[in-house]
Amino acid sequence: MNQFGVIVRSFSNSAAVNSAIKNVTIIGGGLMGSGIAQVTAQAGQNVTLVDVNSDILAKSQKSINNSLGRIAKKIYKDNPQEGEKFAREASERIKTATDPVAAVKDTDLVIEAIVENLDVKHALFQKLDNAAPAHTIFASNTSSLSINDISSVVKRKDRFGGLHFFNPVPVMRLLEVVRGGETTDSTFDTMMQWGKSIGKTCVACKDTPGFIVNRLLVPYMAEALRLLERGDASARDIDIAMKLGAGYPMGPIELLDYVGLDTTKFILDGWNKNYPDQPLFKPIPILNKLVAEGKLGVKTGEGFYKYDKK
Ligand SMILES: CCCCCCCC(=O)CC(=O)SCCNC(=O)CCNC(=O)[C@H](O)C(C)(C)COP(=O)(O)OP(=O)(O)OC[C@H]1O[C@@H](n2cnc3c(N)ncnc32)[C@H](O)[C@@H]1OP(=O)(O)O
Ligand SMILES: NC(=O)C1=CN([C@@H]2O[C@H](COP(=O)(O)OP(=O)(O)OC[C@H]3O[C@@H](n4cnc5c(N)ncnc54)[C@H](O)[C@@H]3O)[C@@H](O)[C@H]2O)C=CC1
Repeated sequence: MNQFGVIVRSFSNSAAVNSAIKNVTIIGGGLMGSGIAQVTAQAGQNVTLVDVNSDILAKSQKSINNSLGRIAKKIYKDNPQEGEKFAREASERIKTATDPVAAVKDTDLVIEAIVENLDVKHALFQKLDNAAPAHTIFASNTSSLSINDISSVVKRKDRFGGLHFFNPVPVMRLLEVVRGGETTDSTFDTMMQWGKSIGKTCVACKDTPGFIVNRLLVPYMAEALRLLERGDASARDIDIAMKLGAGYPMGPIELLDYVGLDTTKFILDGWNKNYPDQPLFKPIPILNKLVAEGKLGVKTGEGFYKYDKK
């Protein structure tokens, strides 16, 4: 099925599922937070998108509006006026804010999509726990950290879980719904229902490192970097090989640039610290060098490849 089919189907599904969640606060307006805000607003829910300053939020809004435009063009290809209305209304449902504490005062669900660093996530959730209403569910979009470790600083461990999205969020259909050690059935069911309400196909997973997808994807991508580092094949040939030989839509090196090399490094460093005997997660000099140079992939215009600045 082409992407057109995927998008139409996920959008029409979302209209059919009612969710107890009406107001959603998303913390972090980067690659993932912007996409999560967009798909939530497309499903008719009110969104507050929080980041550290208004310049970043302006960039988030720009990327959301671009993406909404692409989707509207496809869903309403024979009715551009309806398409414009769809994009405008979804965009208007997203408010932005720089104070996370004020932003969670009247929200049903908080989704954290900030930097992949446990201390930074702890500092945020600690602040939010006292400020959010009692019924509010907290979720993290972490790629690699343990949900139990993240939730260890809050009192509402029963109302805490993982909602792990995939990049690009408006296109990728999967949502991993992660149950922490103390997540109640009611919280888990609400998270599952909510995922369906925004048109995603949900899979359930325990709080195991990397959940399902990244447990398999991270070792594969790390091995691709080692292949490159040893000089066994060029980046371009590794990518061509996996696209044409394994049917992947992107090769591993271009996918690393797409995910962000800083996020990749955070993931690998975290797992190396937790699993020091696992050779797969040892530091990868070629990756660390690019990150040190600020070459973080598509988002900065250069990573393993060069990109046109947006
Ligand atoms: C070592 C540690 C590392 C671990 C990292 C962990 C990270 C995580 O925690 C989990 C992750 O997210 S892993 C990443 C998962 N994502 C993927 O694997 C993406 C693979 N790439 C693709 O699917 C396509 O290349 C893709 C869909 C991206 C683009 O498709 P194409 O290559 O065919 O390019 P286009 O022709 O530009 O796009 C295809 C259709 O999609 C639409 N589209 C793309 N981006 C969009 C966006 N942001 N918003 C709205 N629409 C979008 C595009 O319009 C086009 O639509 P059609 O014209 O209908 O085909
Ligand atoms: N990049 C990817 O493909 C995926 C990433 N993730 C996870 O999503 C999370 C975010 O990743 P990306 O969106 O890629 O990162 P990003 O670097 O694009 O965006 C992170 C945003 O969070 C903001 N931020 C940092 N600290 C903050 C705070 N205390 N309060 C408010 N905002 C803050 C930053 O200013 C930035 O705009 C990470 O946990 C990552 O592991 C999950 C799935 C896929």
